[in-house]
Amino acid sequence: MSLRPSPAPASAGTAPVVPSIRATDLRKRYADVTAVDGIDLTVAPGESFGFLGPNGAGKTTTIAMLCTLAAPTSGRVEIAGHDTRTDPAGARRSLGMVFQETTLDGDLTAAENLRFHADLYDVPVAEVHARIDETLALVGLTGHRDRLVRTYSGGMRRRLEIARALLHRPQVLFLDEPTIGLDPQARARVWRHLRQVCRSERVTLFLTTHYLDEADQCDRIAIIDDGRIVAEGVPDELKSVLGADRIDLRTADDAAAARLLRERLGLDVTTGPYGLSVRVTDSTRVLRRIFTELDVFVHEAKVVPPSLDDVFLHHTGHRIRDGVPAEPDAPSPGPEPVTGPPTGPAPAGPVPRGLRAELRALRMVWRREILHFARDRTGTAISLLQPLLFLFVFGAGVAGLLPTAGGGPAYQLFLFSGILLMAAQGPAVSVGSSVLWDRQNGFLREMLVSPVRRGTLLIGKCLGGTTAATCQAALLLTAATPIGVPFDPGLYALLLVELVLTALAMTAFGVLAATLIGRPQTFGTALTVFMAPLTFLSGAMFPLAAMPTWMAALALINPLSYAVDGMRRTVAAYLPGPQGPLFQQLSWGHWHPPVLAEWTLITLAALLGLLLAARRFSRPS
Ligand SMILES: Nc1ncnc2c1ncn2[C@@H]1O[C@H](COP(=O)(O)OP(=O)(O)OP(=O)(O)O)[C@@H](O)[C@H]1O
Repeated sequence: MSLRPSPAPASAGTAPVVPSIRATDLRKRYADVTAVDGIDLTVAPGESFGFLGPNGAGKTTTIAMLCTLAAPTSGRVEIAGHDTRTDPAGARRSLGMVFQETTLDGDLTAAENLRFHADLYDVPVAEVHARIDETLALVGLTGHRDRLVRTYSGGMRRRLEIARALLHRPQVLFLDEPTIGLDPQARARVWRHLRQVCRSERVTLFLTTHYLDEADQCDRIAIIDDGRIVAEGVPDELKSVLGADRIDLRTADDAAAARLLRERLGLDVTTGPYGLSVRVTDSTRVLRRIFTELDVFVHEAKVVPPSLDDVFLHHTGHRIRDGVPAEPDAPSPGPEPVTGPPTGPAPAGPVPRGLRAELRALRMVWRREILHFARDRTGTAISLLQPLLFLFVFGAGVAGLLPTAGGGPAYQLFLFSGILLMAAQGPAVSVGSSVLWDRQNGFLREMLVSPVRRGTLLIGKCLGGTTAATCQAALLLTAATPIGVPFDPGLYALLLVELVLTALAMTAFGVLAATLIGRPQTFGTALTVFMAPLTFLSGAMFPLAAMPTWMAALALINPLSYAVDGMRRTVAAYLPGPQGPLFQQLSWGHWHPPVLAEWTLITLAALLGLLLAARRFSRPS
């Protein structure tokens, strides 16, 4: 029984078949744990290969190395002939991945999740709609295409993830515990769809599982324990090597029955939770003797053919299910044999990506950030409230203390550029937290396992944050006229340029901070603690001239000071008449850097932040 007909071996004279997966002496060591300890395996094109082992055996770590998400400590992996170390993009283009935990974006619809995937993998634009429809139909989700994924059940998410992994027609589909956590009905549905997929798409399947019935249906399996492969082969052959059935008995007196089985039938008896067990090669004959020669009443006798669990026990001395959740005892949802040739076309080999494909992926990552921003209206309203309160409440209050500086209107005009900075700050730095939430929710892995350059992903996210931040600050421009900022398209255009540069610098900083902090729960607090002094030291709320010398010196090395100063000077240039002392320009001694120099400095700060963030982001785990 198998998921599909096994691939025909390469005949003499034909070109050698490139294995879909080849791993050589693969090892992964964490600080004090050897998770994978020298694995060798080869999986042929079109084969279904099960990787069976108990919790903690090293299955997920192996699959993470095979699909390029974790760097091996040593050893080599090739996916469809692409070495994952020297050609990770080639390997990524050839594989589809269904992770153990969900990696969908719950705030996007099913169709949007698939569209995102299509753009990451550069699926031909003309085919995207048809492929989305096809794959949704394949997994029975056509009627749910426009629902937000967070409203899906666990089983529906799994099916959607399988659809998504197949969308770009990979040569190899990796499934890490595809049915874990699902109830028997959902398991059955997932397998039904997986079978259908195998029938219509000619992909190599590599699945990890600790469900024996799932592994049993694969063309070949490897059994892994403690990071090592302890047995490998065709399931039936592995079982037949054991050469014996097990007879489980429940009797009226187990102790007496065990003694008689040993003395009269010469059998080796073990006791287990079920009762007594004996292993025999001729179960029919032995059963007859048990019922005729045993002077103990037998309530129940069960012949159990050797299972993969027995194979596991034989090779490791313990059972696979020791310490793992019980297998659902509903009718086996495992795959049934599929007969007949696959109906779909063979997946095409990967096409090298160019700049256009990277730009397409970048646009999609950018678009996702914008979608999140646009859908979070409450968040936008709340983060706009803070700068408005500063402008109209704090600004009005402090203005009363500064009669000599030109009174309330002058202070509010002074404060305005600082307020624009504050308005842009929220969405800009929150891209950092979005990176961390993507990691926590798993979506980051969907991006990282794709062939898109990591720098492209990061820039897409930063540009998304920059756009959201600029939009939010631009909303505040509408508050400019009542406080006396003249309505002039030239002024607004210049302010928008400055806002874009400032938002880009803050976004890059936010992402860099995220790669350093690592936990979304800590990120918000850490950033508030860091951003508050940077804002105070930027001249956003009081002029640099009013600061003590040490503070003014610090302000001069704060890039935000140049952003605020640039915007303030731009506003001042459009105000009638000379401005009061509040509008004194930032200076190095007697030198006032020109606005263009300030823009350049902010741009350099943004590029430096992006570069550092991209370097950290691209590090393999
Ligand atoms: N990032 C990590 N840091 C340290 N140890 C790790 C890390 N990831 C995995 N391990 C350890 O490596 C071993 C193998 O873990 P792995 O997740 O690969 O097992 P598994 O077979 O997939 O288990 P499960 O069936 O529970 O998913 C375990 O001992 C685990 O604790």
